[in-house]
Amino acid sequence: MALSSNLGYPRIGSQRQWKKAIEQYWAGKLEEAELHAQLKEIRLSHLRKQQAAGIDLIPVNDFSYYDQVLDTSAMLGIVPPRFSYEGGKVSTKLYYEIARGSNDQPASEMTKWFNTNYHYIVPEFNNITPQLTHNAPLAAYREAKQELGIEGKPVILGLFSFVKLAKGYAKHEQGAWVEKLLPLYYQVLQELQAEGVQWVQFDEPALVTAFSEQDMVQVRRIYEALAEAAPNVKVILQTYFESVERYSELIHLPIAALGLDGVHGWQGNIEQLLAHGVPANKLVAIGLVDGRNIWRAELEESYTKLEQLQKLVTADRLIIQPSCSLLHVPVSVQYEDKLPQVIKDVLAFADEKLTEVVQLTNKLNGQAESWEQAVQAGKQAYAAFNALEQRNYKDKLQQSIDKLLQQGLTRAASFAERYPLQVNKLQLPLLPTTTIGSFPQTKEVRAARSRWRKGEWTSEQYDAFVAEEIDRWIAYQEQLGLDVLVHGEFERTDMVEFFGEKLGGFCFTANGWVQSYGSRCVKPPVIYGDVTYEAPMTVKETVYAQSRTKRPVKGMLTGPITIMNWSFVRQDLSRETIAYQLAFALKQEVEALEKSGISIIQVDEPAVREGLPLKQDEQKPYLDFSIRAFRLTTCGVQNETQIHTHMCYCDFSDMISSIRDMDADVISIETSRSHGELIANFEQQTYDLGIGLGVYDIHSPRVPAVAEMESLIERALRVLEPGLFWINPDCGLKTRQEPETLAALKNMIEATAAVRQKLAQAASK
Ligand SMILES: CN1c2c(nc(N)[nH]c2=O)NC[C@@H]1CNc1ccc(C(=O)N[C@@H](CCC(=O)N[C@@H](CCC(=O)N[C@@H](CCC(=O)O)C(=O)O)C(=O)O)C(=O)O)cc1
Ligand SMILES: N[C@@H](CCS)C(=O)O
Ligand SMILES: [Zn+2]
Repeated sequence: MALSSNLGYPRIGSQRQWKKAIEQYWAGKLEEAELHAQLKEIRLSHLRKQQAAGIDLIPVNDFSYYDQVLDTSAMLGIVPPRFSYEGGKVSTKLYYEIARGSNDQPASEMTKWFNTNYHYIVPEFNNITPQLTHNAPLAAYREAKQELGIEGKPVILGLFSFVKLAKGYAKHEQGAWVEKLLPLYYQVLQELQAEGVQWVQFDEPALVTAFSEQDMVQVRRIYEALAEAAPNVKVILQTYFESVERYSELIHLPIAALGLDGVHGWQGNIEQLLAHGVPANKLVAIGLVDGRNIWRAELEESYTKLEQLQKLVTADRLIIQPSCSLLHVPVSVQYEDKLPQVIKDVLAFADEKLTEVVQLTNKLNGQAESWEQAVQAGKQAYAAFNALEQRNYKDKLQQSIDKLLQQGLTRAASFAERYPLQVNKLQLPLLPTTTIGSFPQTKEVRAARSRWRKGEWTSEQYDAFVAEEIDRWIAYQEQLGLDVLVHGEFERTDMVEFFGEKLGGFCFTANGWVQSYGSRCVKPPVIYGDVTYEAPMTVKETVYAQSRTKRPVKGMLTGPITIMNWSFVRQDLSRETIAYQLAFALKQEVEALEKSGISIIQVDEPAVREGLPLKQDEQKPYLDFSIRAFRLTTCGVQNETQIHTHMCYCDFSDMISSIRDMDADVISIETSRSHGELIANFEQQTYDLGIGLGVYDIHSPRVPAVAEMESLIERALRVLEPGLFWINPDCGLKTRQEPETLAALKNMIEATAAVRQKLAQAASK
């Protein structure tokens, strides 16, 4: 019999109970014991749901208090030495300090989990002697068994991927780190075997990215040692997000099953399976239900894949599962009561995806009673959905887009010619100071929006509230002495959701939350149809803010690639086509802002790097169309209009030249959480456009000292041209509280003044 399995369940809870409990604990409103009790209840309810859905292999240890990579570091005693820690189990307080910073110590770096909008906490290996602090998978297994009688499948971040994701060691030390940590993994697995655990899932997503012969030696070493540690445990070596590299070698490791993504990378995986076969003693765990998108599975299509696989592996050697952890999709469609039925009928979130996994498994096992009905229902749903008018504007839109693409997408003048014109028009000083766009989305701001949405406030009341917030923050910015101001984004729920709500072709879930980092969640909009520009989206608030000050106010838009990458997108058009549709709509907004007298327009593209395909041969085409989409959005403005962009929380070192090709007059990039590592890249490659490297981490409540920022600025000015350098925080300030925001900005301005003075002194010598 084939088995059904799940790789991980969303931890946030159907009503974001998880987020709320954790944030209450942080705010000192929930005792630690109560936090543990509430999170345990959430965890158990998720196990019950998966049991009720009929999943055979239910994951345990996929739950987390913040992030699964941080959990692994905590289990292995990898605590940065700047925090006080004397060994043993990492306390809840310390765990959160590593993630969020303490009063006097910066947090660990946070970066994107492969090509997703989920952020993990980067393990820091410098000066660490690892130790097994507790066996977390064992505790999770025991809990599921004792409380619910569930024979869970512990999920463990594989040692190879864990080391690859960490920092604080030289490349040649990678093998030594594998050796240092292997005994701890060995012990974890031995203890699981002693407990009678049958299946263990080792997540090794790094195996879908290119890895060397030397890496393969380490992978072999790890899985041979683990097989020796626990010969009775059936190890699933799990990959996802793309087709696996070196299938022919991995399949011969001493593992029970190889887990492959059967959606993203199906082609690459099936080609390797066909070319190399599957040894008779191995199982294939195949991810046929898309864990990265929210569309209902087309069951017959997925089943065709199973038929192909059955030519290589008998059904009893197949495990059917989602393509990756369901962490990346919302919990359940059942809470969506506002969506048009025709759209709701083609959606599947985590719970519905589990049903699809079970339907496919049952069909394979010859238990097909409800199969035909499910297939027919799906076909009818898609037929109605495809007939929607908004899904059928694409040809007309493409004609307009093609015309623009053929025009070449270049600004009227080169950067060297237009930048002095802009500086002159805007009267900018040396090292202009600015922020990234958002100011604190306080409880009051959220509550105001909630009242308006519920109809308790009229639109006039809500608009007046937003205007007051803009007034207050324009005044603060003037008092602080910032050079380029922003309106603060108070009217926006989220930088992507807000635009989606105003463009045609999008629809919105009421409760489709997905974890982005820590307790922060996003509600990705759904691009279900062709994207159309309906009316100005940001002009009212931007023009209002500009009317309150003589200093320039930057217009603030989210770029086409970021809107696309942070939305759930339709599957019948290429991402390139969707990106151009978005760019074409945003171009109209850029022009509306410019016509209204706004002289600086920022088009944020923080998600460009995150969306970079994991396979090298797909990267250039992606970057090419991303650059074209950005230029399509921005290239039509006057020479005097300054275009900014912003990027954050990714490693941009490998795409500096693509960033250059976007031809934005100024880019602000997050740098400080990685302690200035990006700066070093500019020693190797020049950047000759305007640039601001973030001078302080905005994800921590900690207020950085003037001297700290001064030294970051000076470090940057050793490699970047002062005449092109801007001063700004790492990212938007929406997640911060007001007092710390004002205090940090005050210090940033003081640091800038000090550096300006030193530059002036140096120039006068
Ligand atoms: C900049 N980043 C972003 C990413 N992705 C995005 N889609 N958006 C981003 O800004 N990725 C990379 C980075 C870092 N990631 C994030 C992700 C999420 C947040 C964040 O602050 N999230 C908020 C939720 C934001 C939101 O939509 N808020 C709604 C209110 C929703 C709500 O909770 N309502 C309450 C009622 C309100 C009340 O009465 O008080 C409820 O329903 O119970 C809004 O503003 O209207 C979060 O809190 O998780 C930041 C960076
Ligand atoms: N303008 C946005 C960018 C975040 S990446 C903000 O300031 O929040
Ligand atoms: Zn940002």
